[in-house]
Formats: sequence, C-alpha cells, structure tokens
Amino acid sequence: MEEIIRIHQLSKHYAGSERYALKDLSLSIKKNEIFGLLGPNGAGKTTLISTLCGMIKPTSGELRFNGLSYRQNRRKIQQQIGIVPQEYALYPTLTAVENLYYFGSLYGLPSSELKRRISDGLHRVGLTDFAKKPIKTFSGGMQRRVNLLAGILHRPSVLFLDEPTVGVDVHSKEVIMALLHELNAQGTTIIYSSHHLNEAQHFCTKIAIIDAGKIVVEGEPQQLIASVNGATTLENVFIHLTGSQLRDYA
Ligand SMILES: Nc1ncnc2c1ncn2[C@@H]1O[C@H](COP(=O)(O)OP(=O)(O)OP(=O)(O)O)[C@@H](O)[C@H]1O
Repeated sequence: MEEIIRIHQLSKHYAGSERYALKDLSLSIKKNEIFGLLGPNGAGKTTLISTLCGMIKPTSGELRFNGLSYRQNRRKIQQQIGIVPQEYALYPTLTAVENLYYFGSLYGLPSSELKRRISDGLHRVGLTDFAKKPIKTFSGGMQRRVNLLAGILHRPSVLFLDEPTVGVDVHSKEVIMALLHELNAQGTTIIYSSHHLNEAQHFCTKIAIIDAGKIVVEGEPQQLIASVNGATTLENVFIHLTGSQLRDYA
C-alpha cells in the first residue's frame, strides 16, 4: 500500500515543560488504513495529531503528507485533512445547518454543492428532522453526529478522529461507526485516537501504542494480541506494554 503520512524522528518539547511530549518518533501510515493511536493519558497522542494537522510545529524531525513537506505546503495539506475533535467545535445557538454551512464554507465549497452535502449528510446520520434546530437542544449523540459531519463536508483524504464515540448511546455509536466504515471504503484514510481499546481492536486495521512520547509497538490488532503470551484482547496487550501505573502529570 502507498504511504500517505511519513513521520521521521519527530520531537516536541513544550516551553516550560520538564519532559518531551514526543521524542524521536517515527511512523509510516499507508493510504486507506484505519490507524489507531493509543496510549495512556499524557502519552503524546493529541500532540502527535495536532502536529500532523499542522496546528503545532514540532521542535525537530521531518513530516511528510503524500510526499509533501509540511514546512512548504502547510495550507495545501490542511485542505486535504478533516478533523473531528473530542471537544465539540459547534456553536450552540446556531442550528445544525447553520453550523455545517459555516464549517463547509471555510473550505471554499460552492454554496449549492455545500447545501446538497449538508442535506445528504444530515439524512445519512438520521437528523433531517432536526436540521433547523439549535445545537444546544441536541443530545450528546446528536451533537457527535453533527460534529463528525462538520469534519467531512470537504471530503478529506485523511480524517483525524479523537474519541469519536465518547458519551454517545449505542444507537448513535452504530450510525457513527457505519459512516466511518463507509468513508474508509470510499478511500478516506482514518487516524483514530481513543481510550476505548475494545472499539479500537475491532475498528482499526493498524495500531500504534504510544507511551511517554515514543512508539512502544505497532502492528495489526490480531498480530499484537498474538505477540503477547496469554493475551486475548488489545487491553491485555496495552497493560502488558504500558504497565498499570497511573499517569498523573501536572
Ligand atoms: N500546551 C501544552 N503545554 C505544555 N505541556 C503540554 C501541552 N500540551 C500537552 N502537554 C504535555 O505533553 C504531554 C503529552 O500530552 P498530550 O495531550 O499530547 O497526551 P495525550 O496522549 O493526548 O493524553 P490524553 O490521553 O490525556 O489526552 C503531557 O505531559 C502534557 O502534559
């Protein structure tokens, strides 16, 4: 499979911090993978995703997207990226359509095409009847579905997801996961970060476990499970490799 993201010896040190958030991290992500970035609290997952989205600059190291260097092509790369953050990016007083129209227009989509995509998207996630209601009246599951649509209206080639199903009921979760599988089948590479190890085990085609800013292990979920004596789940592998010590940093 063709490579879409190459990370070479990436390090990030935040000003004033006692330790590196990422240290000499190297990774290759292939087109069309569903790549899970897992790790304990403070491992460096958000820092890595924010760097790959071009939102923060690394202290050192090399990053490439489709062969392009981030240094010279940041904007071009950002147009091909979709981000679905854990915190809702939505404006509570605006309706679902108004929110989606705002996010879609940031990517310069023509109005008629954007309206069509919004209408199709809301239909796809079962929210047509709520299109003109303010987001503040939506349940957590409804907001997560709109949050996901906001990140995919411009049809990104790589989609970053941070805990896409946290706080949602099983029905909303099924709709979200089905839509993500559909996007992946249409060619979207997915980079997924979560603490839901069971979800990751079934959803991801490849997984990297990060701890203290470094890759501890990477591979297909079943390969990783088979590599640890007595492990039957990804959670067993995770605990075996990262230990059971609490990660409390301030
Ligand atoms: N803006 C910042 N300034 C200083 N230190 C930061 C900043 N953001 C993150 N860090 C530190 O960098 C390290 C990695 O944090 P990061 O948020 O990337 O981890 P994470 O794996 O996403 O954690 P979590 O699972 O808790 O979201 C932590 O030690 C954190 O305290």
